Amino acid sequence: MNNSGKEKALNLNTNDKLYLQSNAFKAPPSPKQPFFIGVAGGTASGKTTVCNLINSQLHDQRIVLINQDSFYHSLSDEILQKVNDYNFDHPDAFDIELMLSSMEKLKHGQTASIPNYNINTRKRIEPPRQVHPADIVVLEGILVLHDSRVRDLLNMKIFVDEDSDIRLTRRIQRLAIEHGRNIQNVLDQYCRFVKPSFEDFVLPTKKFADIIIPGGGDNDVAIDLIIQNIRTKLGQHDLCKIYPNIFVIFSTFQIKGMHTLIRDVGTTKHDFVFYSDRLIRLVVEHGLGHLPFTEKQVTTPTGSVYSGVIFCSRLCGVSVIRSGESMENALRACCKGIKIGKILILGQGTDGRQLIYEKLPSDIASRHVLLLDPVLATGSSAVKAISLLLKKGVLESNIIFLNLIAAPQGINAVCERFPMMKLVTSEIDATLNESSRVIPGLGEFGDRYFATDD
Ligand SMILES: O=P(O)(O)OC[C@H]1O[C@H](OP(=O)(O)OP(=O)(O)O)[C@H](O)[C@@H]1O
Ligand SMILES: O=c1cc[nH]c(=O)[nH]1
Repeated sequence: MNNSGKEKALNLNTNDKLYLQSNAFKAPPSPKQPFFIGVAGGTASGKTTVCNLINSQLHDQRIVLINQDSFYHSLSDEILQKVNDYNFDHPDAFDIELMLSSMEKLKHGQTASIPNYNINTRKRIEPPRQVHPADIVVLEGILVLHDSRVRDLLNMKIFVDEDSDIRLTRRIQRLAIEHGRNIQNVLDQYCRFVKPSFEDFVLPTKKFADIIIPGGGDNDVAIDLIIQNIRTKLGQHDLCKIYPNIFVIFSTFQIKGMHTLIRDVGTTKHDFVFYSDRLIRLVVEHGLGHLPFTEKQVTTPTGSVYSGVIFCSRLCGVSVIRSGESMENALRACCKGIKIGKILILGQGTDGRQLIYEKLPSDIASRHVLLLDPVLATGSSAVKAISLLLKKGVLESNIIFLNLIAAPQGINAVCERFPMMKLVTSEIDATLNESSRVIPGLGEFGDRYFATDD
């Protein structure tokens, strides 16, 4: 889409309906903390549709949706007797302290107990919902932008704006027609509480929003732009912004779970191998996605034409002995009959690594090379291995380095020196310790994989 199209969708003009306000999105404070999105707006404005679209379009991310309704106070039997006089649209109807503490827990990577509120009995029911930390937390509700402490925790604040007649019509449809509530009650409640509270408490929060979406969930273009923005904010480790040649595979709960297992010192050898193999397979598949392809049409058994692609065939693998050899099976499983060369580099640290042995396909210069090594620490071995490939005539842009965990120091060493090479990894770790071990890391990969540790 060109810029004028984007401007039309976002109406980047402050006089128009949907615009980016000056309080532009806050970047997540650290890659480990979830990205919090608050979606506010009047009753029946389309908030849930917006949240569901964000959820479905970011299905490859670990995402949780939390509704502000969960934090409604349980009503006592006394109040329930006069429930028609109760204002469910007033900020005091919500347990904001509990909402805030739950968000803080999630922000700090802890599990939060979110109340299960029953909208019919107007009481909380046990047990609460256990919400685990995720990459993205979407908090939806009429007043999620009302409390400044909650606003401060949000990385992106969205206000869904819809015409009040449309909102009223939807509310009648929802409560009176779908839920069988008395239409007069619905209208009375709207006039006594919903409309005045919208004007007094909900509408004034629009000014805090980074994005205002007119037409709610029907505004496909605005949703697409929001998704693109979230992906940019989320997916990128700071190093990915510096080096465009790093590709970190998208994390999911499955991937995080496998990392949790292989990093755990108590994991058995059998499980370490099993889960490393699963992760390696994902990295290999992702890496193959960076190879060139040519378009091809085939005829399917239904006689129809399918427009597809064929993979590049001039490939080879090169494993860095010995940990890199753990990645050979996955490569063979994906690329039938692939040639795999070997490089042995020995020694420790940034200066001490020496090339000891190499055996590479004689025509390697004309191939794309998938370099295999699960751990990138100081980068010393990788620099030696890549330098050898270049000496053999391999084009730097034809090298894809496949890796499980990478330390920032190794990334700097490799990506700065070889900007045309691609590095595909599954996680970027925090740092190295004084012995050049990756932190938090997973210990000695080779020893754990090949069971040579004590
Ligand atoms: O980035 P660097 O500081 O060079 O460290 C990374 C190297 O360390 C590991 O091998 P290791 O020396 O542990 O040998 P192994 O594979 O035989 O266990 C890993 O497989 C890399 O080859
Ligand atoms: O932490 C580290 C560093 C190098 N090699 C490993 O296997 N682990």
